[in-house]
Amino acid sequence: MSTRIAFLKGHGTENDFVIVPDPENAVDLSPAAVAALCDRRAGIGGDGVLHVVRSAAHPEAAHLAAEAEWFMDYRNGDGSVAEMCGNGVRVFARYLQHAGHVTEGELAVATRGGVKTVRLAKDGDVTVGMGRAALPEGDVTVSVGERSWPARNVNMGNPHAVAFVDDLAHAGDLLSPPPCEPAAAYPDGVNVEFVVDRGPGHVAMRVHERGSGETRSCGTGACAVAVAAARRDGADPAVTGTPATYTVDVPGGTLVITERPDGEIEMTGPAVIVAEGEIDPEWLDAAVRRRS
Ligand SMILES: N[C@@H](CCC[C@H](N)C(=O)O)C(=O)O
Repeated sequence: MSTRIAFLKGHGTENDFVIVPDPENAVDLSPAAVAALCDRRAGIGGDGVLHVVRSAAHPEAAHLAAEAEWFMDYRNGDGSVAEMCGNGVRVFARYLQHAGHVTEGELAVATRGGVKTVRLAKDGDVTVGMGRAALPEGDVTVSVGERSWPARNVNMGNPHAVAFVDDLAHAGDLLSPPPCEPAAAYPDGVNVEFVVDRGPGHVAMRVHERGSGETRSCGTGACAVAVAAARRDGADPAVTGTPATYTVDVPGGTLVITERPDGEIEMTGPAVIVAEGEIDPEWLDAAVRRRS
């Protein structure tokens, strides 16, 4: 009988993940295996997988091993690879704390989007240094049915289109990716955020995530929204010299985002481990075969 694979389940503002601790990178996490694990009816269920690997043991992160012991090998629920996951990196850090690999304080985590610094307390919310946003030039349009909106192209390591709308219901059922034009602006696909104002420095959003569909939250998306809102509100910290803070309500909770005058963005929000167990290798083999 093959070895059972450990897993945990966790979430950050209800963006939920199957966590697979695999320090030596020994588990074959094919796209079909990831999709099987994330299946909400036939698998464990999740928006994505947090594969926890020592940087030194992963070909994509070995060059970062001196800076960050651990690599967040993030996968979307459909099995595709993404550069970064803002809610995921908080949950990843919470798992390292839960497993006794780290204690409170600052922790560097390697991601495909670079090394991120996480501040962990004993419990409570987790803060992540998300780096700087890039704002590619050019007009982008997002549409849903007959409606369309101008959108801001924001890259947080991964691509986002942020559209300010009058009513979040106008995003519809979000069962399929909302078209973004021009397609050339997003050669690798895009995460789309729909945003309404709630008050000064306070917005609410829904998101359709590349590779996962509509989720209850997206951390990189909330950062992209805060950056787009600050530019729209004339509160660009690089211009005003003052940090801009936005409270971003998502269907699964609330994130607080601050952009500093040097462009560095910090995100604070919850990170929760809810369960742990073992994956039956025979079930996983069969599920992978069915998907291949
Ligand atoms: N939910 C994540 C983002 C996950 C990756 C995204 N779907 C992509 O493909 O870029 C977050 O919290 O940032």
